[in-house]
Amino acid sequence: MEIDRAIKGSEDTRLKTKYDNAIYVIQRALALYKFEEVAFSFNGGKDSTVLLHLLRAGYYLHKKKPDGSSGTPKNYDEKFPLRTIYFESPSAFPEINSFTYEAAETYGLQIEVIRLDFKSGLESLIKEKPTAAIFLGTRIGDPNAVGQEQFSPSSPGWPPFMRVNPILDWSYRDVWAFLLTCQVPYCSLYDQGYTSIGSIYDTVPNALLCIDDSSSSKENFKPAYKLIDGRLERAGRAKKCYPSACGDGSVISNGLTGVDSHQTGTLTASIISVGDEILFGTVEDQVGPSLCKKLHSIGWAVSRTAVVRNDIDSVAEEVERQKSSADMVFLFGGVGSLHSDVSMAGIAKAFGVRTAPDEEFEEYLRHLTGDQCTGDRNEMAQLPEGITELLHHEMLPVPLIKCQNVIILSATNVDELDKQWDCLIGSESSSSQLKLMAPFLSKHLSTALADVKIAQFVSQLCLEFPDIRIGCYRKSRMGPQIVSFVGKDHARMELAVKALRQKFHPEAFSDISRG
Ligand SMILES: Cc1cc2nc3c(=O)[nH]c(=O)nc-3n(C[C@H](O)[C@H](O)[C@H](O)COP(=O)(O)O)c2cc1C
Ligand SMILES: Nc1ncnc2c1ncn2[C@@H]1O[C@H](COP(=O)(O)OP(=O)(O)OP(=O)(O)O)[C@@H](O)[C@H]1O
Ligand SMILES: [Mg+2]
Repeated sequence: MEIDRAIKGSEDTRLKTKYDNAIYVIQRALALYKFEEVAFSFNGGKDSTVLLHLLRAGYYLHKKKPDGSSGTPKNYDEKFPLRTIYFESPSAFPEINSFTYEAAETYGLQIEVIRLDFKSGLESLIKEKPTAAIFLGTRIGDPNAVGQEQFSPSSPGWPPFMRVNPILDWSYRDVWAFLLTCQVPYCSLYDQGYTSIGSIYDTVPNALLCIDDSSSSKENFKPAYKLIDGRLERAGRAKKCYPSACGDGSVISNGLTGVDSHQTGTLTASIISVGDEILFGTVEDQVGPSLCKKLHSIGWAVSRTAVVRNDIDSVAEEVERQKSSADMVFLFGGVGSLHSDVSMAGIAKAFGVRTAPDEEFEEYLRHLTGDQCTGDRNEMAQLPEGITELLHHEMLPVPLIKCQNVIILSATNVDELDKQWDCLIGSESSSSQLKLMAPFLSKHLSTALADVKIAQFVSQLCLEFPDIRIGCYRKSRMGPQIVSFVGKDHARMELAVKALRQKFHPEAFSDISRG
């Protein structure tokens, strides 16, 4: 069987391991379910093309097994009898459509074309023909892979079947290593810079593959297999950016959070520090307060800071609460390979996913520390599966980790934080994660007036100026009261200050903003 031969003859040990695991999953599924109740969901994309050939190899090897009743299929190359479903849509690229039909012809697939949306299509499919399991080319990193395993029952609300994902743990690199090693045909769009293909309305070639050629009037792109950073494979899929972190929910073409120094409005951040030592009072947290200042300086409002114990449930509980109420959550502490380093496990629990080894991150750690870990693997490379993005920057020896809207900082002191912060906001880097918002303005007025004298009026002022944060604090019990005004609109701030001053004696408040 040519696929099996090509992989066995290759020197790529990682690809061989991935191949063996995928074949194992396929054979398990073929042993578990009746052959006529299994289907392959094929759409001509690169992942499903990989799966097509793995299934051909898996089917061949399954039949070849000593205990297989029917022996090796004779006319194997012509016949691949697995039921194949294709959801055809008018918004599919014509190249994808024709490749799907050509592949069906070449490999003798019995294609069942469905012209309904996925859910309704699967409902009617299952009504017509019992279908217990469906093979999919879903991979970790696909938005819909979160929480999935190699065998995952369909989601609640979907018709019942087992989703079988033999290439769930394959990376972008693995997919291309397989297609190129086996020299199988793939859809021509991948040679024109497309790296992941959705509909004609939401997919463009990946800008990271654009060839810089000013002499040509037309943009040219390198083939998909030239993309170095596989996590950016969906950069050509025009997707809405994280709605709340963008503020305006605007559509951006590359899926990364853009940086715009003139954004108005406010985004909120919350900060979680993980450390028993801070709670014991043994160590003073300096990273948290410094981060507050930094966020404030780029116009972000910090809505909460919390210190939690080095304990999975404490981290999970806090992350779960903050991830939905803040635009971005920053977490530091509890990151490493010691027993107390539970932050990653806590974050995974908050998102309802498991942790799994991240090969790329492991590679970075290996460069940094060599092969010093005592166990089988470096525990630090166990990251929440399917939701993790590595934020690279040339100044960072190891990328920062981001799980959806939670950024994990490895800084343990202010100097390290300064460096990581610069990388996060550095506009020249693709890792720019934080929009620079219009800065906050502040005014501080000092008064010797007693609290009871000003209390009622300040409360009233807060109601009149909900857009200005009006606070009162003192540096000592006997010292003056300081009233602070923080906001983004200069005119509104001045109006609030004037309203306070007018209510009392002209000398009652002195401006100490610059003091
Ligand atoms: C055969 C099949 C089964 C699916 N089962 C589920 C499911 O159980 N739950 C779900 O939320 N989505 C399911 N989907 C939808 C996929 O999660 C996803 O939306 C689809 O593959 C499109 O991916 P894309 O947005 O990356 O193009 C299924 C899709 C297919 C083709
Ligand atoms: N229209 C469809 N018909 C049948 N199966 C589909 C369809 N769309 C998606 N699938 C299934 O979902 C899987 C994941 O889709 P996805 O778009 O992520 O991968 P792909 O199309 O194979 O590759 P690419 O990421 O390059 O687009 C596919 O491999 C296929 O099994
Ligand atoms: Mg696709």
